[in-house]
Amino acid sequence: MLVVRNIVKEFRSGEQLLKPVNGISLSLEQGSFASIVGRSGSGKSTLLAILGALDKATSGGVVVDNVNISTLPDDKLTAYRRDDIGFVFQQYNLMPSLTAKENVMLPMEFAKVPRAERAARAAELLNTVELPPEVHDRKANRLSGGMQQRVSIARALANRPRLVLADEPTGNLDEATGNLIIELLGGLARRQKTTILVVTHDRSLSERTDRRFRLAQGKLEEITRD
Ligand SMILES: Nc1ncnc2c1ncn2[C@@H]1O[C@H](COP(=O)(O)OP(=O)(O)OP(=O)(O)O)[C@@H](O)[C@H]1O
Repeated sequence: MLVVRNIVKEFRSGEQLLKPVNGISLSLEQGSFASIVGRSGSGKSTLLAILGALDKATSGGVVVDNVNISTLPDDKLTAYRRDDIGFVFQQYNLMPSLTAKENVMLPMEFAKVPRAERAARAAELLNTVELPPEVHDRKANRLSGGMQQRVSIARALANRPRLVLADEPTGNLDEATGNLIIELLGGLARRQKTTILVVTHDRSLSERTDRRFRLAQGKLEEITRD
């Protein structure tokens, strides 16, 4: 469902030409649970931004379900980001004064999901991510980090995307909570056939995913054994 063909991303920094992504190809089946591990500054966020159409590659193509997003006009790209991709961030990025349920309903409003459907769908998603029902109506800033990340995963799933991109989703969590979040993401990939790609600097986390890649010197290689 995701095919990345030889993408390159260049940044000019004074006299220097940086290429944090320098000829990367990747192919993931629908329902894959995959991770990209790399050191700080290796280009993980740059690559994820290109896959999520938040940034454009200097060259190369990204094809999602047979649509080449590298050549889509801006209005179609906005729709792609809204409808086909879910983002999960290290800092959760929830609206602090909205409740858990309201945070999950927000992307549905942008996608014009009928009002009557939103609350029921949000509650169902919060149940899927195992957020206890008694905190569904609690403000996001009064939830623990692990709970906030569950809400952010439910929000990422709000418009039933085919691809979820997660940037260091356990970076702010203790190990036990981080492991629960990774199990949750893996379960979503396997049961709901959502393709999930996690980027992380944490090797032990990447070992819990089904396909693992390493990003270094602008190149991606699949890790097939330890
Ligand atoms: N907009 C930009 N302009 C210039 N250089 C950039 C830009 N964005 C990223 N870079 C450079 O590209 C390289 C890769 O950055 P990137 O943020 O993708 O790495 P990362 O692996 O996600 O790092 P971290 O784990 O610290 O977030 C770095 O050298 C960074 O300084």
